[in-house]
Order: sequence, then C-alpha cells, then structure tokens
Amino acid sequence: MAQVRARAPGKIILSGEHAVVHGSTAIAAAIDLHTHVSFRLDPSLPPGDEESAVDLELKDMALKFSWPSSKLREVLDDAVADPSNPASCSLERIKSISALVEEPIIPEAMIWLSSGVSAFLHLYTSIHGYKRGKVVVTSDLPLGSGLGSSSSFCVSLAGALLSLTDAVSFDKSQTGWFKLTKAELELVNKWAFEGEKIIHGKPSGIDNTISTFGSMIQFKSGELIQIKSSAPLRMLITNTKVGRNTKVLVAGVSGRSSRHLVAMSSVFTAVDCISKELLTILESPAADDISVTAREEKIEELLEMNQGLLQCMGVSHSSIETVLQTTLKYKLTSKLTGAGGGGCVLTLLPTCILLILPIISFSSLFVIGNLISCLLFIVKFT
Ligand SMILES: Nc1ncnc2c1ncn2[C@@H]1O[C@H](COP(=O)(O)OP(=O)(O)O)[C@@H](O)[C@H]1O
Ligand SMILES: C[C@@](O)(CCOP(=O)(O)O)CC(=O)O
Ligand SMILES: [Mg+2]
Repeated sequence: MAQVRARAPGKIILSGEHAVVHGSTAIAAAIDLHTHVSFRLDPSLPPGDEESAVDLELKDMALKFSWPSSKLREVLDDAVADPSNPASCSLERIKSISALVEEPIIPEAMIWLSSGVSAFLHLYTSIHGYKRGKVVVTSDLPLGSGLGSSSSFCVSLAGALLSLTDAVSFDKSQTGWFKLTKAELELVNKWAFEGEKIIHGKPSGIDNTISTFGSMIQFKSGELIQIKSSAPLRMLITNTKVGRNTKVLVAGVSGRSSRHLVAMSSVFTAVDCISKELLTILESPAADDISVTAREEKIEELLEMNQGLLQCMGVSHSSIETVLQTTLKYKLTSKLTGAGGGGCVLTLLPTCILLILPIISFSSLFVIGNLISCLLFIVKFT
C-alpha cells in the first residue's frame, strides 16, 4: 500500500479573463489557499476482485462515492491506463462517466459537483485504471467563485495520482514534501488541463498553469512566462457569494463573440493591450513614494478599463457592481476576477491607504463586508 498527499493553490486573474480564451494575454497570480488531496493506492487486490473499488471522499461536502472496479471496467471498457500520455475525454467516454456519476446520487442541491466528480473519474481511471484506491479531497477555496477551485482540484488530483506512478521519479519511501521536476510539473499540468476541459468546456489553460507553477504568470495561447512584480501589490478579495458556473459564462462570451465577431475581437484586442501595459508597469521598478503612487494609479486605471470590457462581454453582475460602487466611495478601484457573473471581486489597496488602514479602513472594510455578506481577505504578492 502507498499513500501520498498533494496540494495546489487557487489564483486571482489580474487582467484578461475570458479574453484569454480567445487568444489575448492575461496575468494571473497564485494565492495562499489550496485544494488538498490525499491518495492511498492499494493494488494488492486484483482489479476484477469483488472487494476492489475506487473511492472518493469530498470531505467538505460530507460526500462519499465508491465505484466497484468491476463496474468501472464494465462501463468504461478495458482501456489501458497510461500516466505519461494525457488523454482527452472523448464524447462517448464522458457519457459513460456521467452515467457512473449519476448512480451514486449527488444530492440535487449539489448537482454542480458532478463535473468535478466526472473529472476525477477520468483522471483516476486514465492514470491508474481500475486499481483499488481512495482519494480524499478538502479545499480552503470557495467553490465556483472565480478563485480557481476547479483547477486547483484538477492539479492537486493529477499531482497525487501521478506521484504513485513511474511517471514521477522521487523516492516514494521518503516522507515530507517533494517538489516535482519541471518535466513532471508539465505532465501534471497537461492532465489537469484534461480535467478542466470536463469542468469548463473550453478552458484557456491559464488556471491549471498558474496552479501548477505558482508565482505570477503572463499567459497567452497556451504559453506561460513567469513574471516578477518589482514591488508588492496588495489586493482585497471580496466574495459576493453569488454562485455561478464558469462553463456557462465562458459559453456566453463565445456566443456573443460569434454574433458580433468584429466588435468582440476589438474588445479582446483591447484586453490584450491592457494586460501588456499592466505587465510593463508591474515589472518596472518604482524609485520613490511618488513613483509608487503613480504606478498604483496606472494599475488602477487599467483594472477599471478591464472591468469595463468585462461588462461589455456580459459577465458582470449586480452583486459585482455593488462591490465596485461601495469600494469607489473609499476611492478604491475594483474589478471582477475569474469568470464573473457573481463570485469574487479584486480591490487594489494602494500603499497610501495601507498606512492609514489601521485607523480608519478596517471598520470601513468591515462595513463593506457586512453590506454584501462577503468573505474578505487580503492577499499580498510580488
Ligand atoms: N474540492 C472539490 N471537489 C469536487 N469538485 C470540485 C472541487 N473544487 C472544484 N470542483 C469542481 O469545480 C467546479 C467549480 O469550478 P468553476 O465553476 O470553474 O469555478 P472556480 O474554478 O472559479 O471555483 C465545481 O462545481 C466542481 O464541479
Ligand atoms: C473565464 C476564464 O478566463 C477564467 C475562469 O476562472 P474561474 O473558473 O472562474 O476561477 C476561463 C479560462 O481562462 O479558462
Ligand atoms: Mg474554474
């Protein structure tokens, strides 16, 4: 029997969400909230054995699933598991997996979880076949809120599953945390992308990439470049707690884009320019307090412009607008992050306000928090 634990972070998108699906540049940063996966593999029982099963426990939701290996073999066929070859889930296979997911009966109120459970079954059976094993998942992230819970779920899952195969080479008898090599991380990222496709429909790949490689990245057409901000940026993340689904929102933007091809491609080009300008500002050093303020004002303006274009794409929401208006009263600039339609909003906390924050702003932020019944926390990244 072998056991591993893996974790992968959530993210914020500073600029370029949605447009990145259509080839524009986007900028994302990892945040210190993770999905945690523990995986125990027990191949001692032959996969055809009555006792053999694949178990999944979603601890936060108090949900447990168990699929007998014989049932998986019957429904999904005898396809050979191949960890080193990230396989897309065919239409036929996704139909079979959906039938398996319906059977353990996810409570109606949690039916939105079914795409995550389907992604689990695809990754597990493609990497380990029908070997007996148990996966337990917990997450610090709010699910379906724009902070990339789906990608951190897929990345931590792919990382844990691959760690107990020959595709990942560290000494499995050792204890403690291991870092995967670049090639191994790339393999994790490719598998996670296959999982994201099941959850998102048409992901750009930015979320699984930032969750796999961490730090801050520029991302365009599947290519990432690691970036380093020359000075820290502090963001307030407000969760409107309005639920939404990334797949539906991404499809909505694609629909609008096919109806208004020329207008929408101009919107995507404008977002590309905003991300590139933001990148230049993030990387250019600020020499003194005046240039710090000037830098932050430019960033604020770009965030505001990006938010306007996201409204144009049809992915804002009245709850997001409430946060925008509320923070504006305190001269703070906000934009949605992730797919929008509710979910989380970013607010830049300029250095000058941070100096007086202990005196006046904590009470103000508390008011904002209560006003829209939200979860607030501050992230700092460089
Ligand atoms: N811990 C988890 N366990 C099971 N499924 C998860 C988990 N985290 C995310 N998911 C899947 O991802 C979906 C949310 O993804 P999405 O709509 O992309 O929002 P976001 O990625 O911004 O949180 C959930 O509905 C679920 O299917
Ligand atoms: C809207 C999008 O740009 C980001 C979605 O992020 P999230 O699932 O809302 O955390 C989609 C994508 O890039 O795949
Ligand atoms: Mg997602």
